[in-house]
Amino acid sequence: MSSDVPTTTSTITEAGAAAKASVAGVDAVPGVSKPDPILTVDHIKRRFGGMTAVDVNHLEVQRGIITALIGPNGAGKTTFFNLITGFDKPSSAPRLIGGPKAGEAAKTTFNGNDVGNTGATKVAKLGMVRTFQLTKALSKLTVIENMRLGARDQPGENLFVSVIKPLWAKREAEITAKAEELLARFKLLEKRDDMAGSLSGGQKKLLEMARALMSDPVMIMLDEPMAGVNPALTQSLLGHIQALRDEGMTVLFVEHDMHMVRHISDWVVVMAEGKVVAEGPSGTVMDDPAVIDAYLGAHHNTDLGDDSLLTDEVAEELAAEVQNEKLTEGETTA
Ligand SMILES: Nc1ncnc2c1ncn2[C@@H]1O[C@H](COP(=O)(O)OP(=O)(O)OP(=O)(O)O)[C@@H](O)[C@H]1O
Repeated sequence: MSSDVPTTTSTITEAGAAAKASVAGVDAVPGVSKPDPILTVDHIKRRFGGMTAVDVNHLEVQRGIITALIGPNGAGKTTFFNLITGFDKPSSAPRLIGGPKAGEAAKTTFNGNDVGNTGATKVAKLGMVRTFQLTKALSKLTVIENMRLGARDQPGENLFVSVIKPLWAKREAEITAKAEELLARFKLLEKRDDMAGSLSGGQKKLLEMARALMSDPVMIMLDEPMAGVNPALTQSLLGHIQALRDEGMTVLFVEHDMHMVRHISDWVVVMAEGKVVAEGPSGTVMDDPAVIDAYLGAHHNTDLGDDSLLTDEVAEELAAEVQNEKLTEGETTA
């Protein structure tokens, strides 16, 4: 597949500028109210044994923009994604009527719907779809078969439609046409009949994104879209994500690639130890000394996407740490 470098990453569209403007006056404070939130999360907690993986008091995601969710390894980002997309349930107990107050009840509202107790399939039907850190393309199915699985209202889902051939055939043709259109957009049409397992890591990420779009979501959640993607496809992926925002979709993504976060995010939310510790426009948040400390402290090999942060002093400290680690490793392996 040839690398495709769209221009959307370098030129901000009118829609992109409007999206950025929608959060321009919002304070960079954790849990701050947004002018038009599509997703609101309250008192969401998830414990694994004695460990609290997620403890978010309040978070709003603004409609129509690209929001990045960042934080060191183990900060709770994927668990938080699982909770809001219905793949996991919060540990926070609901408050019993007339009973003792068991802490504040967890509440997740998506596009006006309370989705706190909604399973993943229903959440997807309401318009919030996600991709996974490790791609879930079914390797023994072809690319087009994977795409068809992403469609809503498939003939097989409805017994009445599925037994009446003309109705079934029409819907089937519509699904295939839509799948082919999306495959063409993601430069995967020539792979239509190949097994998904034969695609490269980057192509699998593109397939997953294309499949998510089969159900016409209003919000797409991407878990580490850049992981395993080779540099030739990076620009293409960035362009596709910005294009989704420019078409009016809300994008929330988890990512460790800080250059990507800086490059395409309209807003950045930082998690550490399960909590939202900072949020704001990427420049403001990622240059915040507390955020840099959280990263450099817990995750000092992370590049925050701005080489100017690597002062001589920081570089020397890191070199000394690396040297110490090498010495310790040498001692333990000797
Ligand atoms: N199913 C589970 N059982 C036990 N502990 C879990 C489970 N899932 C996550 N955890 C723990 O919860 C914490 C948060 O994990 P999570 O994967 O959400 O972090 P993350 O920010 O997504 O990390 P990464 O950036 O490395 O993917 C970690 O300490 C992790 O070990």
